[in-house]
Amino acid sequence: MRGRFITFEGIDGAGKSTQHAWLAAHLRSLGHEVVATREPGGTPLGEQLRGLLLAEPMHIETEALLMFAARREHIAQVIEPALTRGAWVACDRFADASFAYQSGGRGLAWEKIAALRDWTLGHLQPDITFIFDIPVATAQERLAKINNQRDRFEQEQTAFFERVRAAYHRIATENPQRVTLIDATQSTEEINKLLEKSIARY
Ligand SMILES: Nc1ncnc2c1ncn2[C@@H]1O[C@H](COP(=O)(O)OP(=O)(O)OP(=O)(O)O)[C@@H](O)[C@H]1O
Ligand SMILES: Cc1cn([C@H]2C[C@H](O)[C@@H](COP(=O)(O)O)O2)c(=O)[nH]c1=O
Repeated sequence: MRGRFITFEGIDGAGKSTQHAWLAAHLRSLGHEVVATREPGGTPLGEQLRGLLLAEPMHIETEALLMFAARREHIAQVIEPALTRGAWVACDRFADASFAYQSGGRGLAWEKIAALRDWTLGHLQPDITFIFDIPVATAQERLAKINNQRDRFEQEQTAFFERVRAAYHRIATENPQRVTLIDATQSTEEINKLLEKSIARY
């Protein structure tokens, strides 16, 4: 049986990586093979592209194309083989992030991202997408408590993240069959329970 493809989305600092790690461990405890991966990244080439994308200033179309180049490699080397052998793939960000950040945040036409998605993904679609929704100020407060140096995206202004958040709302509205919008201001334990319930039907 083909595996299941779960993606985690939201603005920076929403708490999706925390839940991604928790759900991967939870699924393993149920006996599933789980491939926990991330974008941009997930392959040696993808991780190199991630280093560039998070640090180097570039034209917005270059940024979009590199996101999809990393994604194409990720699908070919990791995601498709895992799903074919029956593993669950838990991916910290996927194509929705390109709509939210490169279109919503940066202002690239939605249709251009849709064309890249159609070319790169073919029929591949996540089975379940969790969008972690949170006010920008709350996410910023969470990030401020972490001492890490901020990357090129995390350094963006509030208005950028408001546009990214609005784009995620659009994605949730347009894809009700696969997207669950989660109130990410809840405690980690409350969100754990929501995820557990959501994946039970799979
Ligand atoms: N539900 C929660 N309540 C309070 N704090 C949380 C919650 N979930 C995560 N955090 C904390 O918020 C910070 C950001 O969490 P996390 O790294 O999971 O976010 P993220 O959405 O993956 O961010 P990024 O996209 O920047 O990697 C961490 O310090 C984490 O411990
Ligand atoms: C996949 C993808 C990611 N981004 C941005 C969003 C984040 O700020 C960074 C790195 O992700 P992380 O969750 O902080 O590890 O990359 C993007 O702009 N477009 C994309 O398609």
